[in-house]
Amino acid sequence: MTIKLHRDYGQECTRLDETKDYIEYVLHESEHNEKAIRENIKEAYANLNSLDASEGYIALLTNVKFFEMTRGNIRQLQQVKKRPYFCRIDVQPDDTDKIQPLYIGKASLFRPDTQEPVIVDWRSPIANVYYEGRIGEVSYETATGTERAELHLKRQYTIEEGNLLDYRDIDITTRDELLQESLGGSADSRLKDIVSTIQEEQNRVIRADMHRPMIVQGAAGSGKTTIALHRIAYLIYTYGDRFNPDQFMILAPHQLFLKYIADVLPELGVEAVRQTTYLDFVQENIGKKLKLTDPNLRLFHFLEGGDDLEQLRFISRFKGSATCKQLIDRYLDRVTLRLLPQDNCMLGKRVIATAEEIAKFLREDYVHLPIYKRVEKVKKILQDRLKVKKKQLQKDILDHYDERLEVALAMQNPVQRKAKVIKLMDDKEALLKKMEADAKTLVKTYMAQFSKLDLAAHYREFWQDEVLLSTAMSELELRGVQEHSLALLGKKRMELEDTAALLYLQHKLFGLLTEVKVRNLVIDEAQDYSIFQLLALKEVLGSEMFTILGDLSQGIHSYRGVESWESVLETVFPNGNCQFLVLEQSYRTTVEIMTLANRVIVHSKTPNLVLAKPVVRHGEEPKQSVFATEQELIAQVLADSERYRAEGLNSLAVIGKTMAECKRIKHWIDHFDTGLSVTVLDEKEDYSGHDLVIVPSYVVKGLEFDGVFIVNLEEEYTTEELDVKLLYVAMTRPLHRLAVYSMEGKTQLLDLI
Ligand SMILES: Nc1ncnc2c1ncn2[C@@H]1O[C@H](COP(=O)(O)OP(=O)(O)OP(=O)(O)O)[C@@H](O)[C@H]1O
Repeated sequence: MTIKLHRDYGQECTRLDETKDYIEYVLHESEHNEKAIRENIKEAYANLNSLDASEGYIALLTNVKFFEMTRGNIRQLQQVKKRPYFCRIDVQPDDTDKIQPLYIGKASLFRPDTQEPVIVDWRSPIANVYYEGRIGEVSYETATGTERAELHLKRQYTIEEGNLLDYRDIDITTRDELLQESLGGSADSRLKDIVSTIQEEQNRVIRADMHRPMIVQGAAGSGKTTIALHRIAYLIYTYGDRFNPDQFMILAPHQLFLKYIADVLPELGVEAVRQTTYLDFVQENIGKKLKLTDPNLRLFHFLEGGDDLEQLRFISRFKGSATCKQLIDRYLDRVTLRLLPQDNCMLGKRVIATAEEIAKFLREDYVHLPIYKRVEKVKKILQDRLKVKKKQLQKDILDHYDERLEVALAMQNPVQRKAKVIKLMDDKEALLKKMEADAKTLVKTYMAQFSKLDLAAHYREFWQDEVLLSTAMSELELRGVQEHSLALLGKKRMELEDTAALLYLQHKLFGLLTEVKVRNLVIDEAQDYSIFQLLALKEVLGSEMFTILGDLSQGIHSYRGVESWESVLETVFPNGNCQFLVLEQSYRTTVEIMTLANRVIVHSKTPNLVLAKPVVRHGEEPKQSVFATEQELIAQVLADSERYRAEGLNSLAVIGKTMAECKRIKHWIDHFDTGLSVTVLDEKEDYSGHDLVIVPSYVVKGLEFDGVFIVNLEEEYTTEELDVKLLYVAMTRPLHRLAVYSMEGKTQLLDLI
């Protein structure tokens, strides 16, 4: 039936028109207000000097705040005006007879006169009914408790450019239609929002309690990245009165990934949330650009094989372990011990502070501060005490000499009297001068014993501390890690594995260099984080409000990353407060592609892997072919990509195992002189605007494309654990088409699937 014949069609069209008109009206009013507020700000600036300072400042701040709010509202309404809502729910609260239709969208809009909701924000408590409720009895949580209601209708709309194209009434059984429509679409170089099709299990992650940490193990394509961003938008909406957007931060693997996700939060009306990489966060806070060895070198090393793999694995694992953190803690104790003074701080014979007192400041009273901040505190205390003591001492000297002068002045013999008085005056003068001079240098001289090393020197010292290290490891293991670390440090280099210790040491020794406001952290691709990285982040943020999302099946850096979520639960969140959720359903790719990818990941030795379950969306069978020449292989890639483009598949990627392989692929493609814009991506680039991108398998995680070619020219995926995961990651990137093209003899793992 065409929608135009539906009994409610006229009414729905009217509702949409009214909503659009009302948005236009509010926009007009807001723009008018914006102008007025702008004028107010100008005036407040002009009056800043003439008014009482605080009054003028408050007027300015208030107007700026209004201005920002109005701006924010205008931006949001501008964004939604062509699609003001995506669904309607008809609810009848338990205590009334009235059924209220509520239209849910990406903004909140009320008529101030009647308080009637025009658009209800998707993040509001009642909107939860759309995501989780079935027709009939429903309940939802609000700030004041549980509300109950009867749900009479759930209706989804397809609205484009302000026109109502379609709508359908849904419940659990028919819910998939909009989802299918959305998944059938084409990928571009940016992730998008999914507010209208959030699924129940995803909704639970988005709306989970903010105050408890949460770990989400989600299959490839289960929406981890997407829901991480939606969760931030939800939390800011729900807890906006207590938390500012700058108290939220998302950590992503690299710049390319950050560009890929950059649009989602603004699309959801959220600005000012920090989106960065772990490495950038560390560097910013230790105030140094680290000279790191390329983190992918170790990965290549594992790919290429060699005698020292076990040793390298051990080094990575050790540096990321809770044991390493414990040793650093013990080292920090030794640093504190070393600082404890032997001597009292004295001005003449007067005690400014005893050595015991200072030790107590350093080890107890200011133990909550970084070590060198404690030292600064001691300095300040000594300076303050000295000021008081100096005055007392001055007075004592004056009193002492005054007394003696009095006696001298009473002497009979004038010659002797004069000589005595002069001597006493000179002595007094000299003593006061000396006291003054001593006081001037006292604190500086005393503080000289608290010598300060910089961060790198401390880190080197840690690795040189054999007594400390030998308590934790066997002699042999100790030598390996120590030699490796000191050799690197000798070349003024470090590796990614060192950054957890550096961040932690910076925090404990000096304090972070920026004021970290972040209280709520979302970590994507968290399978690549070590326990020590997570512990260090928890410590420096002073918060446990973490949302940790990852997939162990994609743990290509498992030699340094998370081995199992249990270990994170036990070590990072040992108080048992952490929530753990599993997302099995995968939305990105077709049943055919996911089935093939699952046939790869079953060869992984990672325990307890959960296979991804694709949503039922069918597509072409993945193509697998073997070629005799590289030229033929690349010719096939180019022919297919032309066909895919003709079918409307816009984003296409060729995935090579390593950067060297990718360069070889590029070299061959250039031979064909296609006129296409083709580029090889590294972790820093943006890939919008290219016809074809070539990406190494270890860079491609997290990204997606309409069509993917996995190409094996000189390199192949073997049955080694790392190769299994790399191939799995590559295979789970396409939305619609997958082709795996290999040269003869380069199909070791592929032969098994
Ligand atoms: N509920 C949903 N409705 C529509 N699309 C969805 C939904 N959930 C996920 N998707 C889509 O599925 C794709 C995969 O999502 P996303 O990249 O967030 O998954 P992921 O779990 O982070 O994947 P990976 O671990 O493989 O990188 C995206 O295109 C996203 O828009």
